[in-house]
Amino acid sequence: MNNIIKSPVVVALDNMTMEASLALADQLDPALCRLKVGKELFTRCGPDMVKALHQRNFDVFLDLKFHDIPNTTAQAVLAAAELGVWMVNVHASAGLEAMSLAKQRLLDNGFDTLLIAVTVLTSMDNEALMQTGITDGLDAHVSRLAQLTKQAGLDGVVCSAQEAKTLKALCGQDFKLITPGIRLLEDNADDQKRICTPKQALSAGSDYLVIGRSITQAENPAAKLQKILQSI
Ligand SMILES: O=c1ccn([C@@H]2O[C@H](COP(=O)(O)O)[C@@H](O)[C@H]2O)c(=O)[nH]1
Repeated sequence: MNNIIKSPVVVALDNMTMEASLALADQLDPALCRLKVGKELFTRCGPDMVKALHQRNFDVFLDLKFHDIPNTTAQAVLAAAELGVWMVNVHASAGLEAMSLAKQRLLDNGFDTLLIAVTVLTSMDNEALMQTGITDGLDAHVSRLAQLTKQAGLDGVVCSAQEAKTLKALCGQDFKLITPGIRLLEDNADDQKRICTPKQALSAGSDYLVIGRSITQAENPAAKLQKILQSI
């Protein structure tokens, strides 16, 4: 892991080939951001992508959102840790047993890789959640899944910054909140429903801001990152 003091920004490398992702990484400074490899890039390029980013001294969040039976979830998390990633995640809705076993599997094998769980995707609003059969409200469901994640011994959750204040009060200051759905006022929301600006997110208690298209699709991604850092 890169130990330089750095910003809370994690840049999501989506909608790009390996070559384009590495060209973008080469424009960014590992002291100013971490990088996120998600399902698209990992499915295209595999562990070589993670290795290439590590060679460039970036911390990598492997955002594969594992959601499976306990043994499969735990083994997948272990495989991610073996790649040397900084952080990896599962879906909290995989349940207490899957999350607890995954954390235990990391500890049993000597890994201090951060393990976090997705609560409710930031692309969902209350109506979308209700369509899945969860009818007692989005905020209640996010809080319930965050508490389950804490009970399982994980390091934190992925949530919207709109829920950050409540979750810090509920789960404690040390419980990490990783928040996608971050946009400057000038940016398009795209498919994100629960959004905040970087400044609002940090004020509410977010620990890490996951930012993709706002940076990666900017004419000058490094300048856009600087603008975001200046805004906070
Ligand atoms: O609830 C979630 C969980 C993960 N994501 C991921 O974050 C980035 C956001 O990208 P933007 O381009 O800034 O919208 C993306 O990789 C998602 O897979 C999320 O958005 N919400």
